[in-house]
Amino acid sequence: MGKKPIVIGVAGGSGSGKTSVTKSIFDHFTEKSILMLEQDYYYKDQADVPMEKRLQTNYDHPLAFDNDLLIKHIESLINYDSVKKPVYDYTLHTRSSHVIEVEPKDVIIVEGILVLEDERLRNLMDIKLFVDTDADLRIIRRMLRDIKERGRTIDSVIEQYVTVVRPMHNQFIEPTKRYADVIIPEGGHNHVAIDLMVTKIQTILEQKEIL
Ligand SMILES: Nc1ncnc2c1ncn2[C@@H]1O[C@H](COP(=O)(O)OP(=O)(O)O)[C@@H](O)[C@H]1O
Ligand SMILES: O=c1ccn([C@@H]2O[C@H](COP(=O)(O)O)[C@@H](O)[C@H]2O)c(=O)[nH]1
Repeated sequence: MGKKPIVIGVAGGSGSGKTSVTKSIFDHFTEKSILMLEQDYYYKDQADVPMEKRLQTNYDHPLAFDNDLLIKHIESLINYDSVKKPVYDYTLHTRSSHVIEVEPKDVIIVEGILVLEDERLRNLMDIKLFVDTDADLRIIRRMLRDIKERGRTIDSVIEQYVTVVRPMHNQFIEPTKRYADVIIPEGGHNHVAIDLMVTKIQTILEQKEIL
């Protein structure tokens, strides 16, 4: 392995297509060379918080995340040390009892709504991406996904979107676009942007082999 892994941040609003972009990039490489850290897995542990309170937590505010742990894990992986990544349960709104042992790799992708908001995280990144998708598409995608995969109802998705997700997006997420090196419109199916990123990463990996 080369001297230091490359760290790529992928930010953008909820439902913008961050996870889809990241997975599409990921699928072009073998598991030997690339790993993914989801900021969502680093929501603060709420095991001791009663369920009624968990339902009231603002999951779109920077303070909802345990960025200290995320930063510690990125720093360990940069030093080629393995980490125990937490696993998040969206239905229970807290960490599950499982952890995933993550081995260090040459490419680290850090993905999440607010990964460009924390200056300490930005300083660890070599490439910063922002997935930029219109709000109407984001809410439609989120509605379908949250009902299918995260145990939500139409009413709960709309209520959370109007009261929390939308205002927090405008206050905290959208302004981080200014820190991006590359802005990817539409997300998941933007093959041109995904191919450009894949080529860039391949070049970096090839250079590492030579060095
Ligand atoms: N370009 C796209 N067109 C249509 N649906 C998409 C597109 N990109 C993502 N999706 C879908 O929208 C939902 C949210 O995408 P996801 O990648 O999970 O977004 P994020 O991680 O930003 O919240 C998923 O169900 C995904 O399959
Ligand atoms: O317990 C939780 C944790 C998070 N959320 C919502 O998830 C999104 C972030 O995930 P994306 O995959 O980027 O959509 C965030 O907007 C939170 O509102 C939640 O509802 N409950």
